[in-house]
Amino acid sequence: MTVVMGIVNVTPDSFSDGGRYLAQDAAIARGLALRAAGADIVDIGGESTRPGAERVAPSVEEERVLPVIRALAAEGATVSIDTMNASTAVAAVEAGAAIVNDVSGGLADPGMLTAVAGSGAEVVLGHWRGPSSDMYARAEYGDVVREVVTELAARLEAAAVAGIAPSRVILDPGIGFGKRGDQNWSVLRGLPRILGIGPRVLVGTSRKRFLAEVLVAGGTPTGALDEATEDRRDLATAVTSALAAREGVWGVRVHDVRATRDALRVAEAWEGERRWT
Ligand SMILES: Nc1nc2ncc(COP(=O)(O)O)nc2c(=O)[nH]1
Repeated sequence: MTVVMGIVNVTPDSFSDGGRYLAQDAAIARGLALRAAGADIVDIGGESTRPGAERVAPSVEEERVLPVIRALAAEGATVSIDTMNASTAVAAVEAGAAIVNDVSGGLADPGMLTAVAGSGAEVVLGHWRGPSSDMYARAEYGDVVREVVTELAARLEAAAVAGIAPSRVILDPGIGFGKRGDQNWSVLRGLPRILGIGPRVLVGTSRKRFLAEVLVAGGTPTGALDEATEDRRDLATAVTSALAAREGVWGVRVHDVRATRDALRVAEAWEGERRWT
C-alpha cells in the first residue's frame, strides 16, 4: 500500500494554503480531518518553502508547530515535521513526531543529520539546490535525473556517516525545488533510477506550478495559471499519485488526501492488489 502523507502548513504564506491553518485549533482539526480521510502520516510545517520565501526563525517555527504536533501525536496520529532546522526537528521529535522531513536533505542546517541520528526518528532527505529565495538560480542541469540521483546518493552517504542507517531514510526528488516545469516531468519519468538508489522514495507534486502549467491552455502566463484552480490541481495531483504508486514509490505527500486515497484505490484495483475480503 502506498503511504499517504497529508499536508498541514501552519504558516501565513505557504503557496497553496497559506494562512488557512495558522491558528493551532484549525491546524489540529485539519490534521485530524486528513487522518480521517485516509492519511497515514500528517506532515506539519511551520515555514513556507515556496519559491521566493524568506527563512523563518526556528523559535517562530517551533511556536507554530509544537502544540499541533503534541495534540496530533496524543490522538495517535503518526506525525512528521517539515523543517530544515535541527533545533526544530529535535523539539518536534520530543513532542511526538516520528519522522523529520527535511526538503534540504540536511544541507540547510549542518547540525541536522547528527540531530536526527540522535533522535531515533526516520528522516526524509529531499533533493535541494539552495534556499527558496533564489532556488531557480541553480536550476541548471546537464541531465537532471542523473544529477538528482547523484546528489541524493550523496545525502544518503552523509546520513550514514552521521549515524543514520539507510533503513531510516526516505529519499525525495524535490519536485519544484530548483526545478522548472519540464525538469519536474523528467524527474518523475526518472523515478525508476531514483528508486534504484535503494531507500524508500516519497514524491511531493501536490498543487505545484508544473501541474498547473499542463492544465491551462498555452503554457505559463501567470494570469492563465489562475485558471488551474485548487480542485483541478488536486485532481492532477491524484493522477500523479496513482502513476507514482505504479512506479513503486513508498509514499506521496498531498494536500487533498481523499482524492489521492481514492486514486490509489483505483490504481490498486487495476493492479489486482486490492482485496475485498
Ligand atoms: N518531502 C517533501 N516536503 C515538502 N515540503 C514542502 C513542499 C512545498 O510546499 P507545500 O508544503 O505547500 O507542498 N514540498 C515538499 C515536497 O515535495 N517533499
